[in-house]
Amino acid sequence: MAKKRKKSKTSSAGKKGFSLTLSTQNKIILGSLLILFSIALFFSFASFYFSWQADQSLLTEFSNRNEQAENLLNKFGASVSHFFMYRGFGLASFILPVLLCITGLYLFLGIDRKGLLSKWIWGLVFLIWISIALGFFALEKPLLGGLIGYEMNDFLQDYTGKIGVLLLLLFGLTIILVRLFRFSPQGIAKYFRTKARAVKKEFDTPVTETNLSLEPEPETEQEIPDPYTHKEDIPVLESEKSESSFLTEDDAGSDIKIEVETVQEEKEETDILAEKLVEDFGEYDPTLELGNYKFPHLELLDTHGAAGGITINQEELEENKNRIVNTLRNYKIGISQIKATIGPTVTLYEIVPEAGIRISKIKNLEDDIALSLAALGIRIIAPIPGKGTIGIEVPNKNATIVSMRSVIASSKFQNAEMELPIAFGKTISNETFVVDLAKMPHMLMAGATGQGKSVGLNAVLTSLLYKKHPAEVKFILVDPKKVELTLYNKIERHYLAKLPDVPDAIITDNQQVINTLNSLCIEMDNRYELLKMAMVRNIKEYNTKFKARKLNPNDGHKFLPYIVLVIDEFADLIMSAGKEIETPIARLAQLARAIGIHLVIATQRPSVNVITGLIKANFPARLAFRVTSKIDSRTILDTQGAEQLIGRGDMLFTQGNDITRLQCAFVDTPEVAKITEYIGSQRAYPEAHLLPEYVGDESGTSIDYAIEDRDAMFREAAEVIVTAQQGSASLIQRKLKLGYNRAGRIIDQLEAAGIVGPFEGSKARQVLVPDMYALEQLLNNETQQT
Ligand SMILES: Nc1ncnc2c1ncn2[C@@H]1O[C@H](COP(=O)(O)OP(=O)(O)OP(=O)(O)O)[C@@H](O)[C@H]1O
Repeated sequence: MAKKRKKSKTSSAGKKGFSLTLSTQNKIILGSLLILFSIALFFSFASFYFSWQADQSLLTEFSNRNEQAENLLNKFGASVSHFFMYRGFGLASFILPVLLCITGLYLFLGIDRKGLLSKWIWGLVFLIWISIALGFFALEKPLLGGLIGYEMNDFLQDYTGKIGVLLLLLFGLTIILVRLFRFSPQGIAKYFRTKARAVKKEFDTPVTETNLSLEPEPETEQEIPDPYTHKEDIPVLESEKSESSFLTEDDAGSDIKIEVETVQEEKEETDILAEKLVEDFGEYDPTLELGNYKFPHLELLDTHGAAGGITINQEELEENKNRIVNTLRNYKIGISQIKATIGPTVTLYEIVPEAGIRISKIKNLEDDIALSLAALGIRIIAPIPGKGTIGIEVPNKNATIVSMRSVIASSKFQNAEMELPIAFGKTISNETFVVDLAKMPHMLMAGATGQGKSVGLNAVLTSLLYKKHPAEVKFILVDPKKVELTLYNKIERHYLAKLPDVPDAIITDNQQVINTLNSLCIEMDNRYELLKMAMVRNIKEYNTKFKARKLNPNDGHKFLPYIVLVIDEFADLIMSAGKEIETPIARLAQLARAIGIHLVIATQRPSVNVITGLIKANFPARLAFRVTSKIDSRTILDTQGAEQLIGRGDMLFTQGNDITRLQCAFVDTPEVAKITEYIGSQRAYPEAHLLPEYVGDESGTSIDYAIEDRDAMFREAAEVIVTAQQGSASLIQRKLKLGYNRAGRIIDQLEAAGIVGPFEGSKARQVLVPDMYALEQLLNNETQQT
């Protein structure tokens, strides 16, 4: 608690320094500075009128302390006034101290700054108008219009002559009168009419005795109050009064301006408090604890020899075009048009077939075209959605590597206003492809071995490292191969999340994965609870509200970072732990989108028993590198095509409908090492982000089954197991005719007693007691000890 308090203190203190919204004290200080400065300017300008000729020679002697100017503010006044009045706008410069003074008053008195901008705009318009107008007299009196006024006037005169300038000024004046003072001919006419009527009325009113008489009015004229209603006592409401007079003035209605007062919504107590807190301390900044954190720079990434971009090989283009045209002609398919778009690894030839050609005919020729072009990885898209052409993708002879550096440096990524932007690589038309992981919201990645999955995962992680502060995103990395993601160990205390009391943040063990997934489910439930309390629908709204200090940390509210769970070799996990992994993953995938937990899962084997229907349904974003069969392609993308890719980062991405072919950005292990090194060497949080504790069924329970809590059939079951030397619950079920649950409980108790070993997935447990004699001894020892 003490720690927490300290933390919030430091954060608020630091916040003051960085905040763009001024605190009340700062407003008062700045306001008074502006007011005093405007007064100084005013006096300088005013005295400049009388002393400018005398002070002219001093302008170059500013640093000379012996020289004194006649200006009321001495050399400072003389210089500033010379700048604004002589070289600037002349007499109109007086508008500047007025504007500064108004701004100062706004700040000093804490007035809402809404109307200030328009005051400045109109002030500057006046300034220019007046200085141009006075520019006419600049030759005789240079101080009237100033140099700028004279120059502007002169410039306009060169093109329009004196009369033209006068007309332009008149036009400017009209704009000012109409826009600022809302002048209209009807308004002026009406003004004079009402004035005339008022004067006439004055003359027409007969002079009555009462309004001339000096005597007090007779009492009888007073209305006697109604003894029951006390009507006379009830004062007429101000608004009622004015309303009645408003209504009786029949024809003056249109020129009376109606002032609409917008009703401010009543603020809740918490809002007022939050506003006060924001005013005093500024918005909550989650990045403040690592305020000096520096994002990795581009130099850490390699260009991979692709700095020059794609080189077009004209010969290859021509050759491929001729082959496509000839092959199609052999099958009596005429082409009316052909166009090529060159990408980093493939070139797309878009063809428009002659009228009457069936599309399916071209699609069936995929293999023949591949044969004639002597190239692998030809993909035919017939037709290209939304274009009305047929696409033939042909791999380039010399593929260009798309470096991670080029996509990170692209303005598309740098300017991406996304929650979790990921720069995957480049499209076939060489455009950088950036997507938001938060919108996906989960992604499934598949590809045969060596086709670029690990590079793809690194691209995802690198993109986020280049864009997100450690306070904003946390990764949970699952790496059963134990080698792919080890490098990220260095950023454990910056970016990783883990279970408490677990030594390694990068998870390599199955049981650990199960525990982490279940812990994430608890985190998800906790976050939903927080969202419910804050009455918001998603993490973005929650964090915005938290930053605006509308959620009290004492109620358990905290800034919620995004959590990205990355699993490499998912098939391996599913094979060994099955439902135990599938169930929490499906639960997370179904529910976690709103609370900022996103899953990125990669697998080598996209078979249906790995990517089950339940998982697939919840992963709308799919990414396929080259796979070995059409069936695998269908499992991952719901369509074929991924088996035709050329490997080395060539991939297909879909987020529902369209499939996009991309070249994955390449980031090599040394680059990742450099980035993690760079981040890891900076000041970090005291420990990795901790997930809620989860006590697994298997790990916790096995130990403490008290002897008296044991099942009545415990001894018989132990004998069955030891005799058969097979530790399975189904054996106990069969032999002792027990239900599944009871048999399962007995097995747990046998494990606690040290008779069988721990759970080993689908295999039977190991029996730790060799024979009946040893069992007898073990059980006797137990009873003696108690
Ligand atoms: N985007 C890419 N651009 C260029 N080359 C790439 C790209 N992606 C991968 N490669 C090449 O392919 C090799 C294998 O890539 P990677 O290690 O990512 O494959 P993988 O699918 O993870 O394999 P495995 O499943 O065996 O781990 C890399 O070492 C690299 O040479």
